[in-house]
Amino acid sequence: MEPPQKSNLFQVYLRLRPPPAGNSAAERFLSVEDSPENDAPTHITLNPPNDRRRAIEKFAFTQVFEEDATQLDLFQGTRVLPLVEGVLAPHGGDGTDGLLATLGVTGSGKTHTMLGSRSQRGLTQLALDVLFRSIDSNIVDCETSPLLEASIRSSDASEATIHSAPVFLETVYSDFSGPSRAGSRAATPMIVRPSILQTPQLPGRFPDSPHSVRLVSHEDEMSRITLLATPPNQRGPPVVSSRAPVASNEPKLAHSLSPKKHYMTLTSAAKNKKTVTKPPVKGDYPPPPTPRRLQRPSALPQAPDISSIRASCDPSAEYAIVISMYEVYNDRIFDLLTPPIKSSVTKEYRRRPLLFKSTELSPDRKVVAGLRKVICRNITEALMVLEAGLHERRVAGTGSNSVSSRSHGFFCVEIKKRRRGRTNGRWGTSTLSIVDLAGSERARDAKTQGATLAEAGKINESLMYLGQCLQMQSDANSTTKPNLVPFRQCKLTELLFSNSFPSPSASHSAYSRRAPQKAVMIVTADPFGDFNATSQILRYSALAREVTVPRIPSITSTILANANTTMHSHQSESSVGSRSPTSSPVLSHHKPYFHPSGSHSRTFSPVSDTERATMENAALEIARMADIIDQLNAELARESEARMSAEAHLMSMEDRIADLEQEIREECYADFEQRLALEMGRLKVSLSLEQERGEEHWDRKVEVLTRGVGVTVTGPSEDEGGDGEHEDKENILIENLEEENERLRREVSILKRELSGRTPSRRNPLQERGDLPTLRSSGADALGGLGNKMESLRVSGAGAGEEKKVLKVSSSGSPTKKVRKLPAKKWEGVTAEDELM
Ligand SMILES: Nc1ncnc2c1ncn2[C@@H]1O[C@H](COP(=O)(O)OP(=O)(O)OP(=O)(O)O)[C@@H](O)[C@H]1O
Repeated sequence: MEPPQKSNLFQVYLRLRPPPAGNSAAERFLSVEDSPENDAPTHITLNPPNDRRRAIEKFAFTQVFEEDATQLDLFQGTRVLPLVEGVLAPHGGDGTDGLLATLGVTGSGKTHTMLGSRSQRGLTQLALDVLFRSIDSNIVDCETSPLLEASIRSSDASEATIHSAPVFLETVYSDFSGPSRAGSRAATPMIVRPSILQTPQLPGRFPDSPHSVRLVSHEDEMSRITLLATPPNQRGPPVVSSRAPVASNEPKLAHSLSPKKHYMTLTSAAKNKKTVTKPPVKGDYPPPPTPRRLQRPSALPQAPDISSIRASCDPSAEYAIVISMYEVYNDRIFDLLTPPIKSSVTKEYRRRPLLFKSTELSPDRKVVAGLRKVICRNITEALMVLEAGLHERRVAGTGSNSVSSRSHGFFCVEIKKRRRGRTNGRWGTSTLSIVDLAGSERARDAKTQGATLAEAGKINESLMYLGQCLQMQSDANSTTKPNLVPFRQCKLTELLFSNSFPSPSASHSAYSRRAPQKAVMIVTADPFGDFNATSQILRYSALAREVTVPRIPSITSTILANANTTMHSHQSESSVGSRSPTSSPVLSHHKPYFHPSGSHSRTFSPVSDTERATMENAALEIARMADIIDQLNAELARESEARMSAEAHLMSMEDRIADLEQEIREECYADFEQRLALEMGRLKVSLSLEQERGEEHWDRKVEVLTRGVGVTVTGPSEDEGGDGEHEDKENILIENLEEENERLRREVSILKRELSGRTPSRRNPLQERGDLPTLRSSGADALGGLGNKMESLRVSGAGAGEEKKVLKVSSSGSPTKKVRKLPAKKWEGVTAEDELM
């Protein structure tokens, strides 16, 4: 099985990591095959642990690095140098973009390979080292000429904000002293970070809650590491954060230090490892850390030494190095060099996602628009920029890795190049991108939940799309079909592959002349780790794959062994022919099947030719079926993975829905409260108004009554006897009036009786009565006068406010009941008030 070269996409290398401490009990499922003639190994075999029925798979890579491979072996073996030379374009013209990426299961050593450990540099630092040393005499210094910086800015096509390193670093490091320290390198291969002792309670940080996800378990473990990483004589007093307590148990720390600690635990990125709650309701990611100034690392690792290695550069050119960093988190791009901004609404620190798009200056090619970029003059500046970006990158502790990358990290080194001495010349740009992909993981093993589980879902999803792209490319090597890599399915694959192919619309532009990027993929694997996750990654990343069927019944093996030669041709035809309709792209490099090498031989009595043929057919059929079963198993494994990532996605969606629901509930509640308060206010106002009106109304009534009965009412402020006196007077008055009324009635009835007893002619003597002044000679007049008299005497006992009904005797003598209102002047106010009531 020859490893085919994946055109345009990647050279694929495999690096095996040494077993983690304490994992000695695990069974090794991966073995490296010896290569002929002592060449570097290129093949590995996966033996499913504890399951002899599963197929044995064999994978081919450009090269396999075993557990004892050093960082230098990787640097040299993966051919990073040609990548650097590609971007420098030593023979003139524009450079070729380079991409160096790592892929692997979580905890398999991707970050270790890319960023190194506390004593060993990673490929990133080594690439930067060789790059800066190679252009040492050709690099421009923007500090000497502001025009240089301006020309670099104007040539940038990505709408970026470009700073010189001193300006940028001044804003990031509290103790940065700019040019005086630039270029200096500390001697000790350790990173000493006193500030790591801080456990800052950052503003905007979520408080611990019962639902919180413990991202990293031991805060003070980092302190232990720092303290031990620092020689005792260099250990200063711990830096006390104004906001947080200090890990104070320094003397107890030494014996509990885990010897295997990742470089990242010593970087400021590790300081982000805090207890973080579920993602905030208004976003699908947890808040980034609050911006704060970092402590400048006092020492950086120097090993391995590559001072003898140099890349060729173009002597007639001048170069500028511009660095940017971003991460792809939940399928969105976030700048790692732009500090998060505090939202005026939520009071949280957030980063704005950036777009991957075509711009005015880059119509044919998509670029990440709006990044902050830093012009670096030397490796120290570049490493400090890298450190600042790593500080912002999201990492978390999971069950699989105590410092697990939760995003795909992109570190981009743009090499700007133009002819020397041409101050107005155009800067050509080629980019070396170094990508530390987040690791695929199984929720069960990683013991992730909440936000971290949701992240895992997104990580697995993007890696699945990456796998599809790699697979398509792999298939393209073995078929004549057009090479359609579905790289636009997610941000990660778009960013990784959009430079791999010339853009169709760019056929006439300058970009069409650019060579497709050169790419190196380093797949990392733990031979003692998670078999299923590892085999899945290997399946889609390997350059070729071969599957051997599991051991078949010994009788068949014997027959196969006997009839090996004759069967071979049949077998190929039969198995290939029968498998083709069902075979998946993954199996495109399959051999039909392997003959089991370790089968037991048995002796059988001679059989007839027909029986032999039947047995052969049966054996072939069995082998074919076994092959199909194997395919189905592989398919099942893939589907299970896809289901798991879909489930993780679903869970993250459910989380979001729950958060949204909570948010909506809270909004409704707040709205309701507001309205209620408003209504209550209104009600109070109208009540007090009513009360006032009522009081006014009764005041007026009393006033009217007072006026009506001719009594002066004393105000409520007067002495308590005021009311009683008033009532007494009123009662006396009424009694008097009633008595008078009664008397008059009696008189009237006497007079009536008298009158009725007389003849009309004798009624005159009534005129003689002096107390009836209105009586005249005419009977009608007399009656009218009497009526008037009666009317004037009739007083209603019902009180002063009532209307008085008066009997009026008409001139015809028939009394008609009429309602008469008292003069308007007197009753106006009362009527109006009555209506109001
Ligand atoms: N080749 C190696 N030699 C020594 N230690 C290693 C090697 N590879 C990995 N490790 C150690 O294993 C641990 C996990 O490695 P690392 O963080 O690089 O994994 P990763 O693949 O980046 O994980 P994730 O995807 O979760 O970020 C670290 O402590 C690291 O130091």
